Amino acid sequence: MTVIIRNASVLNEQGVLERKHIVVEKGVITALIDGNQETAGEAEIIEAEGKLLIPGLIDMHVHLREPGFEHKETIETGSRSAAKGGFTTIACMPNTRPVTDSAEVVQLVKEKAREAGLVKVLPYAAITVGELGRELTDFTALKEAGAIGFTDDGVGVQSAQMMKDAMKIAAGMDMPIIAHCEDNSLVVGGCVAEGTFADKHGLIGIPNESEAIHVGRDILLAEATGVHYHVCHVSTEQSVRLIRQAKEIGIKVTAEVCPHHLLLAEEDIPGLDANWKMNPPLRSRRDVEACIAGLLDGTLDMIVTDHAPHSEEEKAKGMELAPFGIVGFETAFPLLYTAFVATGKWDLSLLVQRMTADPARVFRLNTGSLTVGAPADLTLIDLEQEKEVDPAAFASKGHNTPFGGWKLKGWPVMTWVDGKNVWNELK
Ligand SMILES: NC(=O)N[C@@H](CC(=O)O)C(=O)O
Ligand SMILES: [Zn+2]
Ligand SMILES: [Zn+2]
Repeated sequence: MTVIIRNASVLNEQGVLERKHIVVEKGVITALIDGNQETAGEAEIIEAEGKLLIPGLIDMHVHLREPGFEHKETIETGSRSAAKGGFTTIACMPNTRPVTDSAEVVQLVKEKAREAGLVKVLPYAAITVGELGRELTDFTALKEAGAIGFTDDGVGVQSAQMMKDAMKIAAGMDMPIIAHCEDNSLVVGGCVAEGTFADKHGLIGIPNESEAIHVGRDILLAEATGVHYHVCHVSTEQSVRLIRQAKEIGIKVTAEVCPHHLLLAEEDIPGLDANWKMNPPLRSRRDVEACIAGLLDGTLDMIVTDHAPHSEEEKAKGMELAPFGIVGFETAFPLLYTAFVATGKWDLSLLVQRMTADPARVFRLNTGSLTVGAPADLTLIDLEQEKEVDPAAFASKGHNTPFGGWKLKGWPVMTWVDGKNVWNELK
């Protein structure tokens, strides 16, 4: 069945909005017709009424919690939350139970994602068995099973030798290493960043160096091994500086940043509420500004949510005992649109590129563009509708967000994956 999305606003190559009718056949974009021309033939018509149509959002860092932590999220609920947030491709982290350190778990994740039938789910596999940092996993078997990269996200790989060995093998297989950068010897029980909030509440602060020291170490190891090295959730000025310098001299490093690290500083934390606790923690205003500058100049290649659902009981344990992490799918685009695009600070095309074409380029994905022949992974966004964030209404099982009650514009209203409608608010 042919689907025609009529009268959509589409960004052209110059980043200017144009009125188009988008024709989708057998899951693929087959034509982009000028809005003043008529469309012909039998088709299901979706009237976009001038709403923004972009390539489906891509999120290369998410936690779906299955297997093992289904009370926090499942692959199905996480996929639905992603679709609702306008995401069509997501890459899930291996810190499940069991850890995704065997071909069986990679296959299980793929199978569950297929059953859910919503978004494209790309599994990462662990670097070390059980993410324990003691021995490397079987990279060949994991790649064959469908893993798209290796990471111990949730913890840093503490041994430089272990990381170097992992990079050597990954480089030989043309696979990326994705790193959660955190030196445990510099963390010692901190739950928020060093700064005014930690001082005020007598909490141990996490220093910036705990992240940046791994970034610096790994950049040197990436230079030595030639691997594609990707830095997770960059949050410090020092990390941005190191990545910028490494890129300048041609080291194969890429990086991601989360909406919360672009929007919030530690001094914004209103009180001892664990919905403001995540890893890496909210840092200083100076770090926020450095992350924004890094995203604008391309030092940071892409935006990811680090969607990290936890149950209400777990988050109720308070700032020191609750687990790190916040949900992200259903607020990411409207948050960034409202804060940076609606205010005139960023071009809309930059925000869209960092959430679509850039992750697709870095991870060589066949999606992320609105061109004839591309898969019809599409998101329709209502830029005018203004609405408060209501965590109780999330499709995710996790309601752990610091953004509850924020008034935002730019809400995704329809999502298609390979031409199949997987979310529709307009019905
Ligand atoms: N980001 C977080 O605060 N938490 C993540 C782990 C991680 O991304 O390191 C989680 O799994 O909950
Ligand atoms: Zn992490
Ligand atoms: Zn993570």
